[in-house]
Amino acid sequence: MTTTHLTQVAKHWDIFCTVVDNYGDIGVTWRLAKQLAAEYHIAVNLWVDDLNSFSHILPSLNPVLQQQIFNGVNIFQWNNPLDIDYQAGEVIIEAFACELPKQVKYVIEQLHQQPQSLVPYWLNLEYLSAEDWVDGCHGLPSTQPSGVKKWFYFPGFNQKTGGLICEQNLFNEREQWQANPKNKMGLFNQLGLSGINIDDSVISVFSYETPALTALMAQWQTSPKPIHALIPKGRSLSSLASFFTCDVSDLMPGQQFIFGNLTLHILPMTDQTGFDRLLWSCDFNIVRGEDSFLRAQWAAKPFIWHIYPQEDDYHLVKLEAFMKIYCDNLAAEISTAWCEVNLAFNQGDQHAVVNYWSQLNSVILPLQQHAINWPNNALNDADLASRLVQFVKNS
Ligand SMILES: Cc1cn([C@H]2C[C@H](O)[C@@H](COP(=O)(O)OP(=O)(O)O[C@H]3O[C@@H](C)[C@H](O)[C@@H](O)[C@H]3O)O2)c(=O)[nH]c1=O
Repeated sequence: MTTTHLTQVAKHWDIFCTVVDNYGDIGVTWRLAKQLAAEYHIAVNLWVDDLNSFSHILPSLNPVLQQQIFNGVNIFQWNNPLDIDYQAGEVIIEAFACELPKQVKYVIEQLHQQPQSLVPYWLNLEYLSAEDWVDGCHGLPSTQPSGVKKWFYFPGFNQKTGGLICEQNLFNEREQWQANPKNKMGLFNQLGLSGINIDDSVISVFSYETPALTALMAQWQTSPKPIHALIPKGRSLSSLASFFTCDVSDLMPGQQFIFGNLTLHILPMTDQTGFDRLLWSCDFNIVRGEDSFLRAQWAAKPFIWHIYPQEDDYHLVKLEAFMKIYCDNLAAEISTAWCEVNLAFNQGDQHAVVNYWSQLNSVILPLQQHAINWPNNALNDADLASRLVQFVKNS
């Protein structure tokens, strides 16, 4: 990007996000927007088509406002057509191939046609995958019928990709948090969770529906050590209907249910900072999708990844690709137990998940050590936001 470019367009970046379902698309774009604003002092406009969903992970957001500012990010309700005149900035990020509004495309095309005028840098932020082909596709341009170039930005786990979202001070904050058990006990208290002793096993559960979860819960009841499963209202609980006498939709945060040595707590949803701290505070996390999957890795705790299901079981290919890199330097018995428990959970195989959970318990100490070592290996030389800023600068 040349100096002339900078003088001719507004300096802000726009990020457009449609909420397909769940919280992952908005979860990822919100993390990125916050980090660009906080660490790079970029004026970010985040356009979101469903503020109601967004408010689940940002409870102080007002879903009826057209515009509001949080964490230095300008959050806009994205209606089609846009409610306000669109002014292009330096960069436009369309998240996960969402279709940009017509007005935005029109402005880009107009700028492209004017001689001497500079066009915003247009990127499509893709989903995270550990598959090999990502290396070859990251950073490729696609020329649109208008002649404008759109660039593909692929997050990923090695230096040839766009990197992983991770705030600069995150690992320090997490280490400090985990160094003092009072932090986790204080958080549990703050979340309205009672009866958890400092040495009890605490497992957070944020998955999709799967019979594997039902089987694990049944197994945890017979654990020799007390286990607490912390579960927010939502899709995981739909798999656990048989555990309750009431409808799962009537469950309320703060309620707890005791089954043998397992206590099941209904968790309130919090903002992303609260969610991160929850993952840091548990002994084991069951996570899903894209963002909680990454945050479980940054928590430096063992986890199961319930990957977002795709057509023709393509998600299993993505799962295998990640398991391969995560287990690269692990001893065979740890790797087998961890991969098989993940596979069984994703395939809803009740027998296998229970069997491999037991095996996982017998290798939990080296697995914990691996979880501590992993974040720095995965991050490589730089996080996604810093690579993205560099990518734009070099273009
Ligand atoms: C439970 C909880 C979650 N969260 C946040 C963490 C994450 O940012 C977000 C959850 O996002 P994910 O973990 O990615 O899972 P998800 O299932 O909600 O999102 C999915 O959406 C699909 C449309 C995508 O294709 C998937 O790849 C995936 O991103 O919710 C909170 O902030 N507070 C909470 O209390």
